[in-house]
Amino acid sequence: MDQRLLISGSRQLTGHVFISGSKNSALAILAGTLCCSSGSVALRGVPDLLDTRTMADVLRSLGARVEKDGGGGEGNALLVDASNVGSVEPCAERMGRIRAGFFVLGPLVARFGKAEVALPGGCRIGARPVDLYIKGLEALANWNAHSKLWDGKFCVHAANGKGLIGGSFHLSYPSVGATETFMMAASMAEGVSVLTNAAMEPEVVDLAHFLNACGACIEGAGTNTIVITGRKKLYGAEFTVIPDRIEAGTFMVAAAITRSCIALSPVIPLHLARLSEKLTEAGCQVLQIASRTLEVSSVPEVVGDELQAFNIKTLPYPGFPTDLQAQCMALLTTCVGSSYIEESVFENRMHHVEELKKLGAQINLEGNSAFIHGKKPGSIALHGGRVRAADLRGGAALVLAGMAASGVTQVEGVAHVDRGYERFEEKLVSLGADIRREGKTASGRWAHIRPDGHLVH
Ligand SMILES: CC(=O)N[C@H]1[C@@H](OP(=O)(O)OP(=O)(O)OC[C@H]2O[C@@H](n3ccc(=O)[nH]c3=O)[C@H](O)[C@@H]2O)O[C@H](CO)[C@@H](O)[C@@H]1O
Ligand SMILES: C=C(OP(=O)(O)O)C(=O)O
Repeated sequence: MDQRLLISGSRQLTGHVFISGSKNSALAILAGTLCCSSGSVALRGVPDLLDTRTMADVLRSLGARVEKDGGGGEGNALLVDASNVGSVEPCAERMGRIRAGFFVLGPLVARFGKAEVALPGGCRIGARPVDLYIKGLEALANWNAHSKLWDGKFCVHAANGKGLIGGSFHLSYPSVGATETFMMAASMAEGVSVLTNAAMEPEVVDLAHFLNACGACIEGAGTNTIVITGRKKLYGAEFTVIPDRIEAGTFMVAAAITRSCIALSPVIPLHLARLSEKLTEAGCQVLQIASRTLEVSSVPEVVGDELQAFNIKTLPYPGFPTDLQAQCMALLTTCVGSSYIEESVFENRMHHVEELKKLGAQINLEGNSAFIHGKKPGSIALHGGRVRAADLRGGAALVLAGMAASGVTQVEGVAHVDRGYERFEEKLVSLGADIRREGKTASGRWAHIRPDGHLVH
């Protein structure tokens, strides 16, 4: 059903928000459960999202058992038993909905010697090729590698349909997905593998911790060189996913853009260092008030009447995250002064620019650089309007912009936002935002949708 969010802007937020487990970590770890040929994985802190549900379906299509785990613990818990997986060809339709579906390739090839995996979906923010995933796997199947793209599927066969042999591979770009794929595959390859120029994102480290808990031997995750000593067999374990730094960052920007003060937990402050620096540069106060709690204040009485513009260049971790670029652009439209954002990770991640302009933002786009002309002191930068999300973070940015705008903003294409934020508007409403979800009925009318998902006619 087509859904939209109606946001009445200019409300201040207050209180505390619970940060869910990391989407990108959970997705990679769910793929990693395929490495476990015996025992079950009890995974805590899995955010309940369209993407994690789709990933669970991908695993089921291979023969894994994935159930909600009533065992308690933090957040949502899943029990995954991949010991009976027999198929090496996941459901192509589900694969086409998410990027992370392709992460199953590594574990399948390592465990079964072959896999036939449809090309992935995910946000349309660039060409997003998978060449580095494939080359990495080929380096592990070094004496008789065989991979080809056929009928929309990647078919990868290790030597004689058997397992992989350890090898070295240098990534020409520190791709997160290619690093995770190599790590999973090498965990079950014979001998030692070395990956250089590896991605250093916290989600890569979390996946390594998970695989090690399952019996793998991975050293160096979080640096640019990862050394993996292959093991014959990995087994189930208990694991808790790290907090979602991008969800946390989005709420930090929500506090900034609405000139509010909110607390967030659990978070790992180090994962949010670049954003904290930028918000501080703008004039906000970012305080660590407990080991896993941050407080962000942008209240005028505390930090002054106006926030100041700042510049951003997105980079692989520990640089500024591309997944917070759009949200920061929304914020910059409400700051005083001019700023620019250079998107260096994805070549087509500026769809939100045209939509922000519909709300009154003044932005000039030149290729992958956006020049933002901030507001005049004392004025309200944005006004309500009708906009459409084209991708996940761009959608979140439009919601944030709507919260800062005068009047009512309609954000359509909410399914993109639901892919990556657990109970997004419910959490914002609990902080004081005025947001209502509507769905299009069979007769074409918009009707209110309650948090339990029911339409109110
Ligand atoms: C599910 C998941 O974890 N998604 C995250 C992951 O995406 P994902 O793993 O897709 O991101 P990558 O790090 O692989 O992509 C970065 C750049 O490398 C390029 N590239 C990648 C692979 C490849 O084989 N060839 C190639 O050229 C991409 O086109 C892109 O320009 O990391 C991104 C960068 O932090 C985040 O924005 C995404 O939220
Ligand atoms: C780009 C993102 O996700 P995906 O890689 O799953 O498309 C994201 O989370 O911002």
